[in-house]
Amino acid sequence: MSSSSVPAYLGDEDLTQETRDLISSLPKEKGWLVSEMYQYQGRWNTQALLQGILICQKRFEAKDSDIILVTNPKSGTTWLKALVFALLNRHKFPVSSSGNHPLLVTNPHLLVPFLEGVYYESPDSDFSGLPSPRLMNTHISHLSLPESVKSSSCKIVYCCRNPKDMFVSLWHFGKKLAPEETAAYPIEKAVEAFCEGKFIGGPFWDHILEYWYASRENPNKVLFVTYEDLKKQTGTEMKRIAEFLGCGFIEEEEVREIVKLCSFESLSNLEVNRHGKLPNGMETKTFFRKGEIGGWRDTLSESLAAEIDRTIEEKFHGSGLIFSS
Ligand SMILES: Nc1ncnc2c1ncn2[C@@H]1O[C@H](COP(=O)(O)OS(=O)(=O)O)[C@@H](OP(=O)(O)O)[C@H]1O
Repeated sequence: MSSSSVPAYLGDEDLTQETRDLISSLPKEKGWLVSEMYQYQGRWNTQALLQGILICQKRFEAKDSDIILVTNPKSGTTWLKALVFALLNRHKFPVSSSGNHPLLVTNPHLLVPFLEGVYYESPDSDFSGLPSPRLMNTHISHLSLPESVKSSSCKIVYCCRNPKDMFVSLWHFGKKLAPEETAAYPIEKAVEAFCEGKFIGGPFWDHILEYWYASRENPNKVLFVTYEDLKKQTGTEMKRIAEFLGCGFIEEEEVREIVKLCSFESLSNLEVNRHGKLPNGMETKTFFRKGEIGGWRDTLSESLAAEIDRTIEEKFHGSGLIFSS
C-alpha cells in the first residue's frame, strides 16, 4: 500500500518477529487496498491489525466492569462510541451544560480506544489510565476475543449494519484513503471479494452471526443492536443500551440531549470532525459521510445489490436475523 493517508494499522510496518513467524504459516491473499492479507482464526487481516489482535489476545486483561463496543468496520462504530461515552459520562459531563462537553472538541475515536489499533501502536498498553468503567472498542471476532473478555463479567455491545450499506461505506472510505488503489480495483471485483469474505476484516457474516448467537445465548453479556434501529429510534435503543449496562434511571430530557449531541448532523459539523486528525494521521472527516440507511442505492447497481442480497440470504438463512434497509 502506497498512499500516505492510509492508517498505519492497514500497513505492514513495525512487525515483531513473533508476528512475522506466525504470518509466514498463514493463508495469504491479495486484497482490495492491501497487497497482502492473512487469514487468522477464520478472518482476513492486514499484518498490522493481525499483530494488534495477537497482542490483544495475549495481554488484554478484561475487568468485570469493562464495556467493550464491538462492530465490523463501517457499521456504526463512531456513533456508538459517542452515544455510550455520553451516556456513561452524563453526570461528569452533563450534555445540558453544553459548551464544554468532550464530544464537542474531541473525535469519538480518541475518547474510546480501539484495542487492536492501540496494541499495534503501543504493545505495552494496559489501558490503566481509563476511568472506570473502562470503555473500549474492537473489531475482533467473538471467536478471537481475548480469553479474559469471555471469562469475566464485562459487557459487550455489538452493533451491526445492513451489509450493503456497510460495503458501500467501506468502498467510499477506501476511495478517500487510497484513490489510486481503489480506481485500479473495479467495484464488481470488490463486491465479489466481499461476498466471498476475502476482504480486510471479512468474512463479515461470521462476525455478525457469532455475536448474534452469543447475544441469544447470553443476553446479559452481549447486547445486539443494529445501525438501522439506532437510526430509526435512537432514544429507545439508547435506553436499551443504558438498561443493559446498568446505568440507572435517565431523564427523557437527558436522552433527547444525548441523541441530539451524537446525531450525524451535530457530530459531522463540529470543527474537530471536519478538519481534525487522529494521532495516526487519519482525517476525522473520513468517519462521517452520509450516515443514512439505504444509501447503497446510489453506488450499487441492481445486479451488485442482488449479489450481496443472495449472500445475505444464504449466510443468514435460519438465523432469525433480518436486515432492514
Ligand atoms: N452520528 C452518526 N450517526 C449516523 N451515522 C454515522 C454517525 N457517525 C458516523 N456515521 C456513519 O457511520 C459510517 C462509519 O462507520 P464507522 O463509524 O463504523 O467507521 S469505522 O469503522 O470507525 O471506521 C459512515 O457511514 P456512511 O455515511 O454510510 O459511509 C458514517 O457516515
